Amino acid sequence: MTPPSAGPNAGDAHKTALAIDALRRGWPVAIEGADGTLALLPIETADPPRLAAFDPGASAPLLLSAGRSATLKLANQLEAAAPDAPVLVERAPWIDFAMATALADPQFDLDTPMKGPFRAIHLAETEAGAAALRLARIGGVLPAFFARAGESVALVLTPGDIDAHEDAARLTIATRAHLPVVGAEDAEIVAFRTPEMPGEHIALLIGEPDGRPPLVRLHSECLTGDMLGSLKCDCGPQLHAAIDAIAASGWGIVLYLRQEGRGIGLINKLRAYALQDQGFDTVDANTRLGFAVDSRNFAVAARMLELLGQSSVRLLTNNPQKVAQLEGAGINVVERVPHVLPANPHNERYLATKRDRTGHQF
Ligand SMILES: Nc1nc2c(ncn2[C@@H]2O[C@H](COP(=O)(O)OP(=O)(O)OP(=O)(O)O)[C@@H](O)[C@H]2O)c(=O)[nH]1
Ligand SMILES: [Zn+2]
Repeated sequence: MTPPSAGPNAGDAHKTALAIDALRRGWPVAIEGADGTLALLPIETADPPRLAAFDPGASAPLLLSAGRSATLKLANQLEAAAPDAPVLVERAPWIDFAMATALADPQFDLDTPMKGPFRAIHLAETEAGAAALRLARIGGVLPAFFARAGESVALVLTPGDIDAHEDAARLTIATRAHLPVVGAEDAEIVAFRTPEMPGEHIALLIGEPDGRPPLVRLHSECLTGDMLGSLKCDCGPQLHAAIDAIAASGWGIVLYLRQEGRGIGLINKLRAYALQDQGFDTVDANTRLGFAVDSRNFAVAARMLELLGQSSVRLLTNNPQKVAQLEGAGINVVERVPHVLPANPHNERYLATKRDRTGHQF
C-alpha cells in the first residue's frame, strides 16, 4: 500500500488535476523528475493521429509497468521490481498503435498472441516514470504510455505536484446534514473534498457520542457491490452490517472513501474482473494490469477523523493494513473489531485470496 503522505507540501495540485484531465482525453503531458523529463502520451486514450503528432519519427519507446512487462517475458530483468515500477520497452518498428494498445491492455492477451521479442531498455528518468504510472492510476487509465525522454509538451508537472494532489491535509468539510438511513434513522452525513478531487468522501455519523472511542468502519467505494448487489465481493453486505453494528454499539462512524477498486478506479477494477473471468485471482489480476495489489492510502481516513474531532477509534476490519495506516497517521486504534460476513459461491475464492495472499484476518 502507498505510505501515508508527509503532510502539507509545496506542489501544485491544480496542475495534477489538469494532467488527469489530459490523460483521460488522450492529450500528452510531461513529467519533470530530479533525474530527467519524460513527455508522455497515454496509450489507452490516444489514437494514431495523436501518436503521429506526438512522435513523428515513430521511435518513442513504451513506458509500461513491471507487472505488465513480466507477461511480455521481460521478467528476467525485473525480478526485484514491484508490479507498479516503471519499465521502458524498446519501440521495435512493428510496434504500431494497434500493437501498443495490445501491449497496454492484458485483457486481450488470449486473442492477441504476443510476438516479441520485446526488449527492456534503460530508463534514466526513473522518477518521472514512476510518477507517470502513479498518475495513470489516479486518473483511472491503463498504466501505459508512449514516452519521449528529454522532451516536453505544454503541460509539465513534477512528482511533487502529484503528492500535493494526493495530500490528505487538503481535505476540508464541505457540508453536513441529517440523513435517516435504514438501520440508523438519526444519522448525519458529512461531505469532504479538496478543491481538485473529482469524488467526495463521506462520513455517516451514527448515534450520540458517549465518551467512548467510536466504532468506525473504513469502507472503500465499490459501485458493483454497493449499488448493484454484486456477489463477487463482500462490500455491500459489509457496508450494511457496519451500519447495523455501529447503531447497536451506541455510536460510531462509517467513512465512505472514494477508493473504488482499492484505488485503481472502476474501469481498471472491471478490467481486473475480466482477467478474473480468465482465471486469475484478485491479486494476480491487479499485478497483470500493472498496479499494486492495493493502492489505497488511509491517511485520508485519518484526516477525516481528525476533522470530526476523533483521535481514538475502535476499528471494524479484518485488514491489518487499515489499522497500521491509521496508526501511522496519528489515530489511536484501541481495538480491532472483526467484520466477517458469510461467503457465497461467487465470492468464496475472493475471500480465500484475501486470507491467503493479502493478510486479512478471518
Ligand atoms: N482491484 C480490485 N478491487 C476490488 C476487487 N474486489 C473488490 N475490490 C475493491 O476492494 C475494496 C473493498 O475493500 P474493503 O472491504 O474496504 O477492505 P478490505 O481491504 O477487504 O478490508 P476489510 O476492512 O477487512 O473489509 C473496494 O474498493 C472494492 O471496489 C477486485 O477483485 N479487484
Ligand atoms: Zn466490492
